[in-house]
Amino acid sequence: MSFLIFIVLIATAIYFINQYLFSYWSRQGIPFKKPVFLLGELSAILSRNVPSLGEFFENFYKNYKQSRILGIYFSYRPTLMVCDPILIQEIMIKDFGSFHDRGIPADEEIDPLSAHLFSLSGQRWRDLRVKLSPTFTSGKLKGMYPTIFNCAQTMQKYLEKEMKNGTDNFDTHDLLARFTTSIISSVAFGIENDCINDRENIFRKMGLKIFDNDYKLMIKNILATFLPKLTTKLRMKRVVQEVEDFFLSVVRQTIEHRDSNESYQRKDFMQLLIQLKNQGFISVDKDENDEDEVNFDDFKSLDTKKLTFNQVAAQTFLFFVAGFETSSSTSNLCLFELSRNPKIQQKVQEEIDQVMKDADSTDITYDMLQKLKYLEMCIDETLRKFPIVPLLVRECTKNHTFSGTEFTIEKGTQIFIPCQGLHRDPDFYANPMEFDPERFRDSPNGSKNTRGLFYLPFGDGPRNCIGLRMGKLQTKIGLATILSKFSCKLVDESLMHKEFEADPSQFIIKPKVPIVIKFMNRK
Ligand code: HEM
Repeated sequence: MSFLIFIVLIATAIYFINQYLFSYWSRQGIPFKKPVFLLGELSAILSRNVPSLGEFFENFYKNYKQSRILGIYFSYRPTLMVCDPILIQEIMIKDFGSFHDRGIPADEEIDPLSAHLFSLSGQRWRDLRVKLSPTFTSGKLKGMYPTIFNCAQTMQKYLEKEMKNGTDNFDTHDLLARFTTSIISSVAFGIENDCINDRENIFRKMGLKIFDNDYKLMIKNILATFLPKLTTKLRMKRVVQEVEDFFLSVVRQTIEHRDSNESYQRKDFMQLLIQLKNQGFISVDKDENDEDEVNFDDFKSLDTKKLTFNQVAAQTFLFFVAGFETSSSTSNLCLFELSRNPKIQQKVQEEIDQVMKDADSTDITYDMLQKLKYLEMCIDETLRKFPIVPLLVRECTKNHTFSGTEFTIEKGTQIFIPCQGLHRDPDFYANPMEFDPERFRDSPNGSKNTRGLFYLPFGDGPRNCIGLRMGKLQTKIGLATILSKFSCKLVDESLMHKEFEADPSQFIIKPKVPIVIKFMNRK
């Protein structure tokens, strides 16, 4: 009998604790979605009962956008979904000082490669961001262009060879991922890599391991995103040991090689990171006209603390991870839409032909790429329909009351911004599932609406994507190289009129089943 009373008491206590923890949003006076016992929204995600992460949050956006903000729970962790473009602007730009972090765990002791720009917080993030900003100016990218162009030439020759041998169907995601892996590994590690011809290349293998849809890795990523404090408490390692060993060893060998050859000069990320390790800042080359792009006043107040070896390795690892899959997915989905829309594809090709004719050049130079405005509009429209990173994350770093509202949120609150929902909202984009590059002809956000932020493929504000220019550059050169020589058609014609299914195990937008495209030689 006493055991039964004990059980009843425990059950009652659990019930009331659960009720209390799940009353957080009602106590804050913020509209909320009723949570599922114990797990909240995690129950759907962990049971893989969701189409894809992007669509999961897009559905939230559609159902709750009228309330402007929505309180949800991941287990007992309250998270605020912000759907209103004006409030999003407040978070990302206007009151950035209260939202500068992502709240993602970075513990160098457990994961030596985790202390990178994406996950660092506060002053450590700011100092590093200012130090790394000169890495991505157009002057620096121009310096890296010969390496990038070489990779494009290798891809072109590879395709010509394959076509001659009778292969004309390509899994373009894999092809373009091998292309961007070649670029990133060359410019980030200074190692000339040919992942295009060599499918077994170690960098490609590591890339596949990082984006593997292994269940264990997926759970770790889910926990780190939705319950970051738990991940830290459990001292959970997120980078697979084999990947960590590989990156630490490659970075060590590269640094040793360059340190022992002082005359060695290469215009790549690694060289810039080595400057940060040896002198604490990046030197501005006199011949580079970068001053208009980086605010060098920031450097006056900046400590010149040198980067440690692990910090160099972590940034290199991040450039690799953030750099290849995002750009190859963008290029792949752009090629997919161009294959579905032959007239738009033809217009892109005519533009490329014209620019090459005007320059009287068969090679696509850096300056010629800047003239491919219509191709750029197609890339912008691809990223509207398919924001490769469909959800942005911030953490509130100071108690904050949103302007013109009664809504106050506490320091430590996790914030989600559902880009995919915003990008497909008919209030901003008529017929949102239609691929229409013309939206971007005279509008940087593809819409007539100018209130607040709702076009966010690279995020926005001081914590936006630092590699934006690099991402666009490799996407553009890859597509221009292919489309100058070949026309593209979908092998599975049923995809002409239906949307592909996104892979539910990935945080980024990626088709569940590879898209196969038939290449045809242009006259
Ligand atoms: C088409 C390609 C790319 C897309 C769509 C993309 C998208 C994004 C997005 C959405 C974010 C988060 C921004 C925010 O929270 O406001 C981000 C952050 C970041 N991206 Fe990219 N990215 C691309 C290419 C690249 C490349 C090529 C690199 C580096 C080589 C890179 C490095 C980074 C880094 C380091 C951050 C973290 C910045 C910080 O926290 O200060 N990205 N990217």
